[in-house]
Amino acid sequence: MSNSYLRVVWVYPDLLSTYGDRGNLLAIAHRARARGIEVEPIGVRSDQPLPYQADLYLIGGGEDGPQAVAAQRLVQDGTLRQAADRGVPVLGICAGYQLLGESFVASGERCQGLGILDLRSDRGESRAVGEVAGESHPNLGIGPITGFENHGGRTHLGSAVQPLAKVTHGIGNDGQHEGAWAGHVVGSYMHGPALARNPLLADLLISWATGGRQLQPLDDTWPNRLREERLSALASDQG
Ligand SMILES: NC(=O)CC[C@H](N)C(=O)O
Repeated sequence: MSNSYLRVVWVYPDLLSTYGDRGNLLAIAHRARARGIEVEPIGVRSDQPLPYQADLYLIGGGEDGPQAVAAQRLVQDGTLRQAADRGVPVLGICAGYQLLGESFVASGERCQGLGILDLRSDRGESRAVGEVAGESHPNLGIGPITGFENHGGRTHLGSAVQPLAKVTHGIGNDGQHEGAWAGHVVGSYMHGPALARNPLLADLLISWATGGRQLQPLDDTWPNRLREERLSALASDQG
């Protein structure tokens, strides 16, 4: 890792990339380059080994079948677990979030996860589909979160992780909390894509990936308009 050059791995786009999750890679690249940080995006298909030398790993969502295959290959590959243990930042969305945990249920079977985050997922009684919003954990400094969710899983957090947010709209993990984080690893049910709708979360990952570099603020007029529009639509729904 150099402070002004980021190798960003987009994990298994052939299996895990739903609802515009690749936008997370674009948001990271855009926001890093705007700070003079060069970005090398590296898409790694599921039949290739994950590179060990990387500064950030991004994982998207997926349907149950591809999710189970992706988890099996990532467990066998071993690199992601080692990278997370070394403090390399990881963002997992939806299926990519569930597989960072100890285990999850896909197509009726309990599957082994990577055990990077202390959590387990099972199935809910109904599918969670629609907007999700919440008050993020105060230590993260990323403001209210906003996203779109579409999942059948429910996630139960252990004591070694913190929730990413307290849910104000939608379901997230269980109707109370959304997502989880520990160290430099973040998991969330937010599609949208998450980092376009939550630019301060993108900046947090860039800052972690560059060894704590201070990032100058960007002109976020357009992302903020999107956020305001999405969050106020929810407020008027509830009113
Ligand atoms: N959108 C997703 O990634 C879905 C994840 C998982 N297959 C579930 O339904 O819970």
